[in-house]
Amino acid sequence: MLDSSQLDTVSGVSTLAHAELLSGSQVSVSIKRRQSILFVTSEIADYIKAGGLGEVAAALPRALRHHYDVRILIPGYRQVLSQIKDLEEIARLPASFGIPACGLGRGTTQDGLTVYVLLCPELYDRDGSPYVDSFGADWSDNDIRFARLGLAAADIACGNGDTLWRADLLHLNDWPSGLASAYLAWRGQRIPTILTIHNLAYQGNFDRNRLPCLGIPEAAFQINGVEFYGKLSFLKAGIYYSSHITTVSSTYANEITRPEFGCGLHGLLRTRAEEGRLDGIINGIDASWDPSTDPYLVSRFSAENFRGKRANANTVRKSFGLDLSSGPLFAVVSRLVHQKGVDLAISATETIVSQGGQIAVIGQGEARFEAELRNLSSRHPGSVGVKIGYDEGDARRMYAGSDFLLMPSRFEPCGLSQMYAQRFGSLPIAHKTGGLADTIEDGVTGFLFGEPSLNRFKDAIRRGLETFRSRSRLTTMRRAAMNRPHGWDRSASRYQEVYERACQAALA
Ligand SMILES: Nc1ncnc2c1ncn2[C@@H]1O[C@H](COP(=O)(O)OP(=O)(O)O[C@H]2O[C@H](CO)[C@@H](O)[C@H](O)[C@H]2O)[C@@H](O)[C@H]1O
Repeated sequence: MLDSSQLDTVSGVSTLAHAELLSGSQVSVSIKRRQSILFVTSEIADYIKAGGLGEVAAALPRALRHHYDVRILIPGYRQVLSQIKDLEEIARLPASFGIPACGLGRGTTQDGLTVYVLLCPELYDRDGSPYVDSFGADWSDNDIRFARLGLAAADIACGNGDTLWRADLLHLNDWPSGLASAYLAWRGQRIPTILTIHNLAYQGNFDRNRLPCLGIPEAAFQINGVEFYGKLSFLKAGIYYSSHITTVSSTYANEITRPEFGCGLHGLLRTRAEEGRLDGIINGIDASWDPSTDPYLVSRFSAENFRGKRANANTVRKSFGLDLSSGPLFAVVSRLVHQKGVDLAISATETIVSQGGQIAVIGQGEARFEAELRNLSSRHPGSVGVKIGYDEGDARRMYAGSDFLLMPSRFEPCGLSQMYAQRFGSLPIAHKTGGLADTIEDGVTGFLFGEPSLNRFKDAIRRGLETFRSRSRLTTMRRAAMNRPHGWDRSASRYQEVYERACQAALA
């Protein structure tokens, strides 16, 4: 006797078929399959990365793959098409309203994760980042580009993409995939959906006249739907229609239910929290962040013996045009945007340089910050070195060589840089907010300050400088920071719990 597919949500396993043979002695055979998760992302560090989401999208599915059949869905940007070697087109997804038809490709990452790729050259095959052109302006067709992603996610989840596969659960990330849960809801499909918010400040808001073109019912343009202060919001749609919301730290999960951090969405988020449908799960960092093995470093080291830090510091000094020095080296590795408090870091320069410190900065972003930083470096030759751009090797050597990382973010959903810095023995000096509050222990693994003002920030820098002058204290803090666990295991278990709850709720 064969049963149809039944969901055993407790073990992350679906019972595909249950066979019972009743002939004298009773034999029971279960053929089980792992639950299938479609992880939808607009960037993944394997191929293209604009920020922290790309790193999480590369790490989290890998942390979950032992428990689930996790597959990635990503737009077919130029950088994706050129790097997946075994990509084959397996289906055509039809046009819908103003959203063009596209091919669905399937390929694998180097370590064997299945990746679905949207083959739609008119939307994705261009120079620039996933979101902006080479001048930093949003792509004017971002609504269509990411509605295409959301619609494809809904189709694939229902088995209308890869005929051999469908998803038990959709895991969406940030506004670019937010519409997927709405498309499912409008079709009456009850597939559980998780939306992870990596940054509430990016919302994907568009003019309401785009509704027909995106296949959004007029009736959904209201407070209980996709409407957000007269605009259509992809992120609001994701929050409203998804079964469960997560964000990337407990403190941020709490902060975004308040007006100061809620970017206008705090009311809905507070409701979700009260319903038990909002969780904070801290990000991890992957195993490549290990100073004893990192191939980018000029000298490797560990918590037991970190003499190798000095060689990395000297390399950083040289490559950033800084004088040779035995004073403290401060690093900034950041997108240059208001969120990150770049202006505070610039204003604190005098305090650092006047005490014999040096600062190395790598970043790119808003033109005004890039210009101010260049200016700063020419005013402090030998003490402030700036590179405008993005370079993984430089970043890793900076974490390894610096004594302190400056991270005065105004808000920070999780933050990865402060975890990398700690792992590499550089003490973060950071605003006590979001994931920074959750991953840095003040006076033990770094320095936290309570409000994002220049005076409080300078106080924390002074505490850092005092610690630098006491070798034994510096050593104790460095060791504590380097030994702090920041791996993905615990976070992956939390995601499992959320998946299970969402699947159970969908069955209820
Ligand atoms: N110029 C440069 N050269 C080399 N490397 C650079 C660089 N500028 C930045 N990086 C790297 O980019 C990453 C930035 O990650 P963050 O998490 O700190 O920020 P982001 O704001 O992009 O992510 C958002 O999503 C992530 C993921 O959830 C959240 O942690 C975060 O709080 C949220 O704002 C770090 O790995 C950093 O080393």
